[in-house]
Amino acid sequence: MIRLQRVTKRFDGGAEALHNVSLRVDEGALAFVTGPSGAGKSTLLRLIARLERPTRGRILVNDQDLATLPKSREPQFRRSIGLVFQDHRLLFDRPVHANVALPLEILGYRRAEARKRVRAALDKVGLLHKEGAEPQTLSAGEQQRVGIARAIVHRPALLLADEPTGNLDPALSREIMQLFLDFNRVGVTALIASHNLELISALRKPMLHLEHGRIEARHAPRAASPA
Ligand SMILES: Nc1ncnc2c1ncn2[C@@H]1O[C@H](COP(=O)(O)OP(=O)(O)OP(=O)(O)O)[C@@H](O)[C@H]1O
Repeated sequence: MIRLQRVTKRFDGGAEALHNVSLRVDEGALAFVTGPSGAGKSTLLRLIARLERPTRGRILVNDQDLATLPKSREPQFRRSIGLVFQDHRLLFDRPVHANVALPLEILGYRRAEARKRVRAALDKVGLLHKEGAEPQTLSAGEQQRVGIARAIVHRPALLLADEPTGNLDPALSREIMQLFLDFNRVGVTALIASHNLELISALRKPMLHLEHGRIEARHAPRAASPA
Protein backbone atom coordinates (compact mmCIF):
# COMPACT_ATOMS: atom_id res chain seq x y z
CA MET A 1 0.00 0.00 0.00
CA ILE A 2 2.75 2.45 1.01
CA ARG A 3 6.33 2.06 -0.07
CA LEU A 4 9.20 4.46 0.42
CA GLN A 5 12.51 3.70 -1.24
CA ARG A 6 15.52 5.66 0.06
CA VAL A 7 13.54 8.84 0.46
CA THR A 8 15.29 12.05 1.43
CA LYS A 9 13.55 15.37 1.98
CA ARG A 10 15.54 18.58 2.24
CA PHE A 11 13.63 21.83 2.63
CA ASP A 12 14.92 24.93 0.87
CA GLY A 13 17.72 26.39 2.93
CA GLY A 14 17.10 23.88 5.72
CA ALA A 15 18.57 20.69 7.00
CA GLU A 16 17.31 17.29 5.88
CA ALA A 17 13.96 16.49 7.45
CA LEU A 18 14.23 12.88 6.24
CA HIS A 19 17.32 10.97 5.20
CA ASN A 20 17.31 7.79 3.15
CA VAL A 21 14.09 6.44 4.61
CA SER A 22 12.77 3.13 3.30
CA LEU A 23 9.62 1.53 4.59
CA ARG A 24 6.65 -0.51 3.61
CA VAL A 25 3.16 -0.55 5.04
CA ASP A 26 1.09 -3.40 3.65
CA GLU A 27 -2.50 -3.06 2.60
CA GLY A 28 -4.79 -3.56 5.58
CA ALA A 29 -2.04 -2.84 8.13
CA LEU A 30 -2.02 -0.24 10.88
CA ALA A 31 1.39 1.11 11.76
CA PHE A 32 2.74 3.86 13.98
CA VAL A 33 5.53 6.34 13.43
CA THR A 34 7.12 7.57 16.63
CA GLY A 35 9.96 9.90 17.44
CA PRO A 36 10.73 13.18 19.18
CA SER A 37 9.63 16.59 17.97
CA GLY A 38 11.41 17.46 14.74
CA ALA A 39 12.21 13.82 13.90
CA GLY A 40 10.39 14.07 10.58
CA LYS A 41 7.06 12.38 11.33
CA SER A 42 4.87 15.09 9.78
CA THR A 43 7.16 15.37 6.78
CA LEU A 44 6.86 11.62 6.22
CA LEU A 45 3.06 11.76 6.26
CA ARG A 46 2.97 14.85 4.05
CA LEU A 47 5.18 13.15 1.48
CA ILE A 48 2.89 10.11 1.39
CA ALA A 49 -0.14 12.39 0.97
CA ARG A 50 1.77 14.20 -1.80
CA LEU A 51 1.53 17.51 0.04
CA GLU A 52 5.33 17.63 -0.27
CA ARG A 53 7.67 16.16 -2.88
CA PRO A 54 10.79 14.19 -1.98
CA THR A 55 14.24 15.54 -2.81
CA ARG A 56 15.43 12.00 -3.61
CA GLY A 57 13.92 8.54 -3.59
CA ARG A 58 10.65 6.94 -4.65
CA ILE A 59 7.26 6.88 -2.98
CA LEU A 60 4.63 4.41 -4.09
CA VAL A 61 1.07 4.45 -2.83
CA ASN A 62 -1.13 1.66 -4.10
CA ASP A 63 1.55 0.71 -6.63
CA GLN A 64 1.46 4.22 -8.07
CA ASP A 65 4.78 6.06 -8.16
CA LEU A 66 3.84 9.53 -6.88
CA ALA A 67 6.54 11.15 -9.02
CA THR A 68 4.77 10.03 -12.18
CA LEU A 69 1.16 10.32 -11.03
CA PRO A 70 -0.67 11.71 -14.06
CA LYS A 71 -2.85 14.76 -13.53
CA SER A 72 -5.86 12.75 -14.60
CA ARG A 73 -5.35 10.41 -11.64
CA GLU A 74 -4.87 13.11 -9.00
CA PRO A 75 -8.55 13.24 -7.93
CA GLN A 76 -8.59 9.46 -7.57
CA PHE A 77 -5.41 9.63 -5.49
CA ARG A 78 -6.89 12.31 -3.23
CA ARG A 79 -10.03 10.26 -2.77
CA SER A 80 -7.97 7.30 -1.60
CA ILE A 81 -6.50 9.20 1.36
CA GLY A 82 -7.97 10.57 4.59
CA LEU A 83 -5.94 13.02 6.67
CA VAL A 84 -6.26 13.62 10.41
CA PHE A 85 -4.35 16.44 12.06
CA GLN A 86 -3.54 17.11 15.70
CA ASP A 87 -5.36 20.43 15.69
CA HIS A 88 -8.28 19.01 13.61
CA ARG A 89 -8.60 22.33 11.74
CA LEU A 90 -12.37 22.58 11.97
CA LEU A 91 -14.09 25.65 10.56
CA PHE A 92 -15.79 27.28 13.53
CA ASP A 93 -18.22 29.27 11.40
CA ARG A 94 -19.97 26.12 10.15
CA PRO A 95 -21.89 23.43 11.99
CA VAL A 96 -20.47 19.95 12.45
CA HIS A 97 -22.21 18.41 9.43
CA ALA A 98 -20.86 21.11 7.09
CA ASN A 99 -17.33 20.53 8.36
CA VAL A 100 -17.59 16.82 7.73
CA ALA A 101 -19.06 17.46 4.27
CA LEU A 102 -16.06 19.55 3.13
CA PRO A 103 -14.08 16.79 1.37
CA LEU A 104 -17.24 15.68 -0.43
CA GLU A 105 -17.87 19.24 -1.62
CA ILE A 106 -14.33 19.40 -2.97
CA LEU A 107 -14.72 16.02 -4.66
CA GLY A 108 -18.00 17.12 -6.24
CA TYR A 109 -20.45 14.75 -4.55
CA ARG A 110 -24.16 15.39 -5.08
CA ARG A 111 -25.93 16.94 -2.12
CA ALA A 112 -28.15 13.95 -1.26
CA GLU A 113 -25.29 11.47 -1.45
CA ALA A 114 -23.11 13.83 0.60
CA ARG A 115 -25.76 14.14 3.31
CA LYS A 116 -26.03 10.35 3.56
CA ARG A 117 -22.28 9.91 3.83
CA VAL A 118 -21.89 12.70 6.39
CA ARG A 119 -24.46 11.07 8.63
CA ALA A 120 -22.80 7.65 8.24
CA ALA A 121 -19.38 9.14 9.10
CA LEU A 122 -20.72 10.96 12.16
CA ASP A 123 -22.46 7.79 13.27
CA LYS A 124 -19.16 5.88 13.05
CA VAL A 125 -17.47 8.30 15.45
CA GLY A 126 -20.51 8.38 17.75
CA LEU A 127 -21.50 11.98 17.04
CA LEU A 128 -24.60 11.76 14.89
CA HIS A 129 -26.56 13.55 17.62
CA LYS A 130 -24.18 16.53 17.26
CA GLU A 131 -24.53 17.03 13.51
CA GLY A 132 -26.15 20.44 13.90
CA ALA A 133 -23.87 21.67 16.70
CA GLU A 134 -21.35 24.47 16.35
CA PRO A 135 -17.81 23.06 16.71
CA GLN A 136 -16.91 25.44 19.55
CA THR A 137 -19.65 23.91 21.71
CA LEU A 138 -17.95 20.49 21.53
CA SER A 139 -15.31 19.07 23.85
CA ALA A 140 -11.74 18.62 22.60
CA GLY A 141 -12.29 14.89 22.13
CA GLU A 142 -15.53 15.48 20.24
CA GLN A 143 -13.85 18.04 17.99
CA GLN A 144 -11.13 15.54 17.20
CA ARG A 145 -13.78 12.92 16.39
CA VAL A 146 -15.42 15.39 13.99
CA GLY A 147 -12.00 15.75 12.36
CA ILE A 148 -11.82 11.98 12.01
CA ALA A 149 -15.34 11.81 10.56
CA ARG A 150 -14.25 14.40 7.99
CA ALA A 151 -11.18 12.29 7.18
CA ILE A 152 -13.16 9.10 6.54
CA VAL A 153 -16.34 10.57 5.01
CA HIS A 154 -15.21 9.77 1.46
CA ARG A 155 -14.25 6.23 2.55
CA PRO A 156 -10.53 6.40 1.86
CA ALA A 157 -8.51 3.19 1.68
CA LEU A 158 -5.67 4.89 3.55
CA LEU A 159 -5.78 7.02 6.69
CA LEU A 160 -2.82 9.20 7.61
CA ALA A 161 -3.00 10.74 11.07
CA ASP A 162 -0.53 13.24 12.51
CA GLU A 163 -0.52 13.23 16.33
CA PRO A 164 -4.28 12.70 16.49
CA THR A 165 -4.24 12.48 20.29
CA GLY A 166 -1.75 15.28 20.87
CA ASN A 167 -4.03 17.55 22.88
CA LEU A 168 -6.16 14.93 24.61
CA ASP A 169 -6.03 13.33 28.03
CA PRO A 170 -5.20 9.59 28.34
CA ALA A 171 -8.81 8.35 28.38
CA LEU A 172 -9.79 10.39 25.31
CA SER A 173 -6.56 9.40 23.58
CA ARG A 174 -7.42 5.72 24.03
CA GLU A 175 -10.89 6.40 22.66
CA ILE A 176 -9.49 8.06 19.54
CA MET A 177 -6.95 5.27 18.97
CA GLN A 178 -9.77 2.76 19.31
CA LEU A 179 -11.55 4.49 16.42
CA PHE A 180 -8.49 3.99 14.23
CA LEU A 181 -8.34 0.33 15.26
CA ASP A 182 -12.03 -0.02 14.35
CA PHE A 183 -11.48 1.49 10.90
CA ASN A 184 -8.47 -0.72 10.41
CA ARG A 185 -10.50 -3.78 11.34
CA VAL A 186 -12.86 -3.09 8.44
CA GLY A 187 -9.98 -2.84 5.99
CA VAL A 188 -8.65 0.72 6.14
CA THR A 189 -4.85 0.91 6.07
CA ALA A 190 -3.55 3.43 8.61
CA LEU A 191 -0.27 5.16 9.36
CA ILE A 192 -0.36 7.18 12.55
CA ALA A 193 2.33 9.52 13.86
CA SER A 194 2.33 9.68 17.63
CA HIS A 195 4.76 10.41 20.43
CA ASN A 196 2.43 8.75 22.93
CA LEU A 197 4.58 5.66 23.38
CA GLU A 198 2.75 4.39 26.43
CA LEU A 199 -0.54 4.28 24.55
CA ILE A 200 0.68 2.82 21.28
CA SER A 201 3.03 0.23 22.79
CA ALA A 202 0.00 -1.37 24.41
CA LEU A 203 -1.67 -1.80 21.01
CA ARG A 204 0.96 -4.24 19.68
CA LYS A 205 1.08 -2.83 16.19
CA PRO A 206 4.11 -2.25 13.97
CA MET A 207 6.11 0.80 14.98
CA LEU A 208 8.77 2.79 13.19
CA HIS A 209 10.93 5.03 15.30
CA LEU A 210 12.33 8.15 13.63
CA GLU A 211 15.22 10.23 14.98
CA HIS A 212 16.69 13.16 13.10
CA GLY A 213 15.00 12.07 9.89
CA ARG A 214 16.27 8.49 10.02
CA ILE A 215 14.54 5.28 10.95
CA GLU A 216 16.31 4.18 14.11
CA ALA A 217 14.19 1.20 15.05
CA ARG A 218 11.39 -1.00 13.75
CA HIS A 219 9.14 -3.19 15.86
CA ALA A 220 6.89 -6.05 14.72
CA PRO A 221 8.40 -5.89 11.27
CA ARG A 222 5.86 -7.97 9.38
CA ALA A 223 3.50 -5.20 8.28
CA ALA A 224 5.84 -2.22 8.41
CA SER A 225 9.24 -3.30 7.30
CA PRO A 226 12.22 -2.42 5.17
CA ALA A 227 11.14 -2.07 1.56
N1 LIG B 1 8.13 23.56 5.40
C1 LIG B 1 9.31 23.42 6.03
N2 LIG B 1 10.37 24.22 5.73
C2 LIG B 1 11.56 24.06 6.34
N3 LIG B 1 11.81 23.13 7.28
C3 LIG B 1 10.81 22.31 7.62
C4 LIG B 1 9.51 22.42 7.03
N4 LIG B 1 8.71 21.46 7.58
C5 LIG B 1 9.49 20.80 8.47
N5 LIG B 1 10.74 21.31 8.51
C6 LIG B 1 11.86 20.82 9.35
O1 LIG B 1 12.00 19.43 9.13
C7 LIG B 1 12.29 18.75 10.36
C8 LIG B 1 11.24 17.69 10.61
O2 LIG B 1 9.99 18.33 10.90
P1 LIG B 1 8.63 17.53 11.11
O3 LIG B 1 7.56 18.53 11.30
O4 LIG B 1 8.48 16.54 10.02
O5 LIG B 1 8.93 16.76 12.48
P2 LIG B 1 7.92 16.02 13.46
O6 LIG B 1 8.61 14.77 13.86
O7 LIG B 1 6.61 15.91 12.82
O8 LIG B 1 7.87 17.03 14.68
P3 LIG B 1 6.62 17.37 15.66
O9 LIG B 1 6.40 16.14 16.47
O10 LIG B 1 7.15 18.51 16.48
O11 LIG B 1 5.47 17.75 14.78
C9 LIG B 1 12.34 19.83 11.43
O12 LIG B 1 13.69 20.20 11.62
C10 LIG B 1 11.56 20.98 10.84
O13 LIG B 1 11.99 22.22 11.32
